[in-house]
Order: sequence, then structure tokens, then C-alpha cells
Amino acid sequence: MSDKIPVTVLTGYLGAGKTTLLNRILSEPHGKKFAVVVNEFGEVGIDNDLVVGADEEVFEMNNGCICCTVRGDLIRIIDGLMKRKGQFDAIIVETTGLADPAPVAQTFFMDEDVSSKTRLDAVVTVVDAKWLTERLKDAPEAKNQVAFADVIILNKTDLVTPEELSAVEAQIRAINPYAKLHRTQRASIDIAEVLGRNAFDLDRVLELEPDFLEEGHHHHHDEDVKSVSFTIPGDVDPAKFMPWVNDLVQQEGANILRSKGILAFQGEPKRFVFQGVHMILDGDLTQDWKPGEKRQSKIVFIGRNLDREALNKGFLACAA
Ligand SMILES: Nc1nc2c(ncn2[C@@H]2O[C@H](COP(=O)(O)OP(=O)(O)OP(=O)(O)O)[C@@H](O)[C@H]2O)c(=O)[nH]1
Repeated sequence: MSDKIPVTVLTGYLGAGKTTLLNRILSEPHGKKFAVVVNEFGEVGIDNDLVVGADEEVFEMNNGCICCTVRGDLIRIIDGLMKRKGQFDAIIVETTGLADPAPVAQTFFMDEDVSSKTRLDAVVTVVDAKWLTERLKDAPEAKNQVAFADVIILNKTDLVTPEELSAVEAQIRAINPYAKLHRTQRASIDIAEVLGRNAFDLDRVLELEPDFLEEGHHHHHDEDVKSVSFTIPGDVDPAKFMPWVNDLVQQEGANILRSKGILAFQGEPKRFVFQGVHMILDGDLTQDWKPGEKRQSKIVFIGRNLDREALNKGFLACAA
């Protein structure tokens, strides 16, 4: 058992802070080498670009949700990784915010090849302290992610009052009294609390889902949640983009669960990374566009009742 490679499944609803936690893990001077598998919901790959870690190998799985259609891909990637055993110490799988962690965890027990070489170390769930209460009402995935967690990172404590925080924690405890829970800002936590936990508890999971080890475990997505993405093959004008996006999330923030983009601002040598969760926006200049790299601007919205045409028109109008 001890020579099996530990796998950490990192989950949590859209925008909770999974990538923030992943980047923190990868940036710390731990002397370990991780293989990272990132699965994203959306047509345009953005998440991969948001993960730091020059040394790490990042495998992207697009075009579907990890827990459904691309489970075959996950098995294939893990199999491929196993052929290079010794080159890394652990595997981290970041799921999409809409994934049900159960079938992902199941892969590590059901597939013979995978289960003989890897060991599910823990399901780590990042929770958005500000939005969990709302999501428990309308997103079954959010509840499953909490229920399946071995470790819960109750993140964004800066966005709520102490009373609200206690209320969210009580909601979490009602769903999952067993997981180790940590309160964080910007997912700031000692990585020993996240990795190498040896915490995945099959017995508890079987209590939760008696058919966990049986084939044909199906998960139905919230079909209302869709992703739309747009690319401008060049620069955008920040003086147009900023007011547009600010107005947009003020008006449509309830429907827009998540937004992100990597933009080439006119006259700016660095990329501008823009992120939103409902109406809360965040933006930063990050790395330079590389010499020879095509400057382009892409943006993704994930949410309910999104008006693709209006969004596209609005974004295209921001072109420089
Ligand atoms: N105020 C506040 N913002 C945070 C905190 N942690 C993360 N964020 C911001 O929340 C946004 C989403 O963070 P991510 O780490 O990308 O979230 P994610 O779970 O990976 O998102 P998806 O992969 O799209 O589901 C970013 O703008 C972060 O900067 C926090 O503790 N407080």
C-alpha cells in the first residue's frame, strides 16, 4: 500500500478557491513534485493558464465534466502517469466546480489498473463562505462536494461577518460532521493539512452511498448551468471593457455564477487576468505575453439563462 501514489481530489463549487489553493500548494517550497490534472467546464481553456508551477506537469481535460464523460480520460492520464512513476510524489486532481466528487473518487477504486497503483488520499473541498448558503438551495453538486469531503477549506472568510461564518459552518456540519474543517482567506493553509492526510474513508462513503463501488453510478448535472466563451483575436480596450463588465455583473450577477478571462489590453505588455464570482470581480496584470505569442483576449461565463448573443456582442464591442 505504501508505494501507491497518493491522489488528492480537489473539489468545490464554481469560484470557491480551488485554483487559489492549488497555486498555493504548488508555490510552496515543499521540495515535492506533483502531477496535476485540471478539468474545466467551458469551451475555451483558461484554467490551465491560471495554474502556476513551471515545474509541474499539468494535464488538461476539457470538453466535459470529469465525473461523467471524461472519466475514461482520467483513467488514461493516470495510467500514463504511472508509466513515469518515480518522477513525482503525488497526484492532484482539480475537478470542475460542477463535478460530483463521488464518481471521481470511485475511479480510484473501480478501475483495477488505477487502484493497484494509486491511493485516494483525501477529497478536499473548498467552500465559498459567501455563497454556500445560496448554492445549497439550488446546486445539488455543492451539497455532494461537502458531503464527500475529508477536508473542508471554508474559504473567503473576509467576505462574511463572524455570525454569517458560524451559520455557514453549522450548515456544513449538518451535512458533514466528520471532515476536518479549516477557515481560510485566499486558501491560506499549511499544506500538511491538505496533502498526505490518509483521510479518505471508504466506510463512511459507503454509508453515504451504498452503491459507491458498483458500476453505473450516474450523476445528473444541473442542466441549467451553461458555459459560453468568446475570443477576440487581438487586444481589447480597457476603457471599454471595464465599464462593460462591471455593469454586466451588477445587472446579471445573480445568473452569472462564474466569469474569467485572459485579456490583452492595448499597450500593455502583461496579460490581464480577470475573475468574477457573481458580482464580485477581481483583476490583475500577470505575466508578460511571451515573444512570438499571439496576443488574444478570451473570456468565459458560466451560469444560468445566459444570453449568448448579447454577451458576445458586448464583448466584441470592447475590441481595441
Ligand atoms: N475575497 C476573497 N476572494 C478570494 C478568496 N479566495 C479566492 N478568491 C478569489 O475568488 C476567485 C475565484 O478563485 P479561484 O481559486 O479561481 O476559484 P476556483 O474554485 O478555482 O474557480 P473555478 O475553477 O472556476 O470553479 C478569484 O478571483 C480569487 O482571487 C478569499 O479568501 N477571499
